[in-house]
Amino acid sequence: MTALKPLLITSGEPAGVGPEICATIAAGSLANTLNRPLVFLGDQRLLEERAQLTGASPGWKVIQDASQANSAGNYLIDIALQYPSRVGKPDTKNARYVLDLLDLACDECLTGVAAGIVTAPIQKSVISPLVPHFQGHTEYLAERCGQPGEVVMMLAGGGLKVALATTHVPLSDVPKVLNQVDLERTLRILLDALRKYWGRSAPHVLVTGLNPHAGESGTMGDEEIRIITPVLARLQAEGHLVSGPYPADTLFQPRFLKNADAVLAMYHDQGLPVLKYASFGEGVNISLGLPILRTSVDHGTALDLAGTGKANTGSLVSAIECAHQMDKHSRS
Ligand SMILES: NC(=O)c1ccc[n+]([C@@H]2O[C@H](COP(=O)([O-])OP(=O)(O)OC[C@H]3O[C@@H](n4cnc5c(N)ncnc54)[C@H](O)[C@@H]3O)[C@@H](O)[C@H]2O)c1
Ligand SMILES: N[C@H](C(=O)O)[C@H](O)COP(=O)(O)O
Repeated sequence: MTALKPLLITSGEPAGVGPEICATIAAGSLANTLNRPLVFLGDQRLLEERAQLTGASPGWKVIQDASQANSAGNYLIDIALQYPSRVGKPDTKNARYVLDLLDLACDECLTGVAAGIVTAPIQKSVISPLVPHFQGHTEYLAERCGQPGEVVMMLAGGGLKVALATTHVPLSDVPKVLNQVDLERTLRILLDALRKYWGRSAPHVLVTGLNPHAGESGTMGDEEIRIITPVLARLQAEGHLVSGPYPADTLFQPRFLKNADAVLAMYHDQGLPVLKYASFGEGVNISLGLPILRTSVDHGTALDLAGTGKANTGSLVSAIECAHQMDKHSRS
């Protein structure tokens, strides 16, 4: 049987837990279980040193590019660090390295060589001196794919899917950036993705309000009236199962969630704490609406754990399994 196209796994911030969780997974049997090539991207010496610190013995074949990963197993594309990395001490001198991993992975997907990218965590502040206003993988990959702003961040875990109307913007800017055009596009991307990757023929999305008690009839903010309700009305008129705006504080109850496919929250810390409470360490961050498939871990660089061997690999395993299933589903 022909092997599935490879998934590319970027090892992320070299000072964080990314290199060691990648090496730990490459020491296991996940690639064979999925019957797919897993191609890790990073500095070979760094990854193998971190593996030693944590007691893992990655078994990978070093290749030059992803097209050489033509059967199930673990592979490594060796991309040299620019500067020696110390455990737990991110350095802006390695920002270019971190982006090189992402750029290569993105380009290999855009050219159709690879099926998708799975990203280990990066330290966003380290990239900012090189890329002013850098926000995160989600926004960076959207730019790289030539569609800045046209991407939706969704996290999945614990039986929940939570997507965001705004991503990495300061809280004080959320009401300024929220608008009908972007909200409608976000909902359409979310609905399409639920159909394409999760097979929901008529997906149901619950939408939060922005303000306490969804604005309390305009007495605690009017974004619900000016922005959210008109967008929902337009989509409902087309037959889409979108409802809201609901007060976010009481929406996350089993009796509401049991009939829903996803929740759309208005901002990062409105939706993600609930999701991470339900599944931290096993959740998956998924970028929707891009021409490439991309999943990621639900955690950050965990600098406090780097090099200790205590970092949990569960979320990276889930992210790889999720990308694998999404790729298979979208082709079936
Ligand atoms: N996908 C990503 O690239 C991604 C995701 C989230 C945060 N970040 C970035 O990571 C950096 C650090 O963020 P933070 O401190 O808010 O969050 P964090 O997830 O790195 O750490 C929060 C807490 O969770 C623990 N933790 C994290 N990962 C763990 C794992 N695999 N196993 C066990 N415990 C784990 C940490 O030790 C820490 O106590 C920031 O720069 C942030 O922007 C990146
Ligand atoms: N918002 C994500 C989370 O809380 O898990 C995280 O910061 C990663 O974002 P990117 O995938 O855009 O780097």
